[in-house]
Amino acid sequence: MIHYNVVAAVVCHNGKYLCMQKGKTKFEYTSYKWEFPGGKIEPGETPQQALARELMEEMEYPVEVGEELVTVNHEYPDFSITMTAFLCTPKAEADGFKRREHADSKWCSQEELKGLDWAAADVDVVRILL
Ligand SMILES: Nc1nc2c([nH]c(=O)n2[C@H]2C[C@H](O)[C@@H](COP(=O)(O)OP(=O)(O)OP(=O)(O)O)O2)c(=O)[nH]1
Repeated sequence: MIHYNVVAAVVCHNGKYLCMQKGKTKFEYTSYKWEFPGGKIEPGETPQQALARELMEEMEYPVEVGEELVTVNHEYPDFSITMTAFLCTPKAEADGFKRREHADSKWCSQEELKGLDWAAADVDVVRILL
């Protein structure tokens, strides 16, 4: 089965977490699910470099990549991922973000995180934030 190494940013600002909703995807089980912004690590990149690059590409959002929160492994029906989540904060010069690839976005309190329909791999990431 194809395997991807993925990084995800738990961006925290004013006590809330940035959550992004996917649009329609190739697979029904990831379509319209909520996730943390990020993506696949490319050859030669550190996880932190990949994360900063992905947030610039997807959202034009400069973030400081901080501590590693958790690494989860998940097998979807068609591929598997190892995903490491990092706590991130917007850089001082960041003036909001653009939504280039996602269907929706939301800043959520801890309580509100529970109400979203998360991608299956994210459930264990969300759990440690509660
Ligand atoms: N970014 C991100 N991806 C996640 C999360 N949860 C989860 O299952 N995934 C899955 C969805 C994707 O299949 C994969 C990440 O790939 P991606 O499509 O976002 O990566 P990418 O931007 O490098 O994509 P591409 O260039 O291959 O189109 O990991 C999450 O919280 N954030």
